[in-house]
Amino acid sequence: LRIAEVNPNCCSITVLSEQFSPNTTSDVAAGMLIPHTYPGTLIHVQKQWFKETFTYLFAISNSAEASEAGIHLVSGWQIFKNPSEAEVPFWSDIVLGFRPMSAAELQKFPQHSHGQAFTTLKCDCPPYLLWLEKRLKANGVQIHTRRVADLWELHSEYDIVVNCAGIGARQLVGDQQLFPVRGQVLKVHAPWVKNFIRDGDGLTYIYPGIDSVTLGGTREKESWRLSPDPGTTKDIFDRCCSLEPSLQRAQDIRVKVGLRPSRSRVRLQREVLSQGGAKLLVVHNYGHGAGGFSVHRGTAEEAAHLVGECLAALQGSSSRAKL
Ligand SMILES: Cc1cc2nc3c(=O)[nH]c(=O)nc-3n(C[C@H](O)[C@H](O)[C@H](O)COP(=O)(O)OP(=O)(O)OC[C@H]3O[C@@H](n4cnc5c(N)ncnc54)[C@H](O)[C@@H]3O)c2cc1C
Ligand SMILES: O=C([O-])CC(=O)C(=O)O
Repeated sequence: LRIAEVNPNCCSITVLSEQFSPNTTSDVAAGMLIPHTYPGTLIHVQKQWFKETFTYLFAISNSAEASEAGIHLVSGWQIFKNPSEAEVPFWSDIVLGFRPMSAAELQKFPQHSHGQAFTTLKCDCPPYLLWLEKRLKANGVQIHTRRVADLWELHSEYDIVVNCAGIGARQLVGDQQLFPVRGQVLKVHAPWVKNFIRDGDGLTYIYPGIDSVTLGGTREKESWRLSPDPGTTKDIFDRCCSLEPSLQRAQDIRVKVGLRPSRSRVRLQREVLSQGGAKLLVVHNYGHGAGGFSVHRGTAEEAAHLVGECLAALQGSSSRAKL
């Protein structure tokens, strides 16, 4: 979408994907804008990605599109048992109203001694993905269901390939640095829960959305299992109820599992593939791990810039590129 927006007449664009919403990892995500740190990327770059994403979604949340796009502000608390973990994060001046929790607020969490209160944004992921698809179509982008086994199979049809395959990139481009971190969450009906609660250890969280509350979670490195585990469902529910006892009355519990496409850094890179004298220009944009929603607009901006470089390289050989 960013490529089409930046350069409306540069090229014809087609999205090829094996699965669309509601059957992607992105549909499972809670969609909270709370960044996760990528150890292999400079903090100021991660901060820029988050800032661009927050600014973009904040504008949507203030528009008539907010409800259809599933974007809304949500306030709440990140709580810690150990004061040494409660340091001020790099994104504290991008979210709204970041401050230490007061003693009165902390009374709600007797097992925790410190905390941070702030307001951030949340994407309700399936509606947001459908809204993005609608925007793609409005920008003249073609959308086709297709599994790509090898990037080279696209060579005769397209000039530039942008690889946004998430965990699928492990097989598609043989990236051994990319690994799954399995996450199981529950979506429950509990409309009285208005504030988010996140244990700073990253394991337990309660994120109210427009239609349901997401309860999490798990982080299981290298597990590819997409089926829900009933024991884990009970464990997540118990952990969340210990933070928010009113959840005992939650109804309509649905269980979801997703594989976070994890890597020490997002792969945002140009690559020229060569085979028998033929060349294929590729831009990679995958490996967003546990924080893809938090940085998606910023990384898309960088990927669109890399596509611009590819288009410049193609200039002269073709008048209108196919992506
Ligand atoms: C439980 C859980 C909770 C999360 N919560 C949050 C959160 O609160 N905030 C946050 O910022 N992030 C969160 N995340 C992380 C976020 O979900 C991911 O970072 C993000 O969804 C990755 O998006 P993606 O587009 O790269 O991958 P995907 O959503 O997996 O999309 C990849 C697409 O590529 C297609 N594809 C793959 N291989 C091929 C192929 N060979 N041929 C054709 N198509 C292919 C797939 O079908 C799919 O449509 C969470 C993740 C999980 C699992
Ligand atoms: O950690 C969180 O707050 C939610 C999340 O991004 C995840 O489970 O990957």
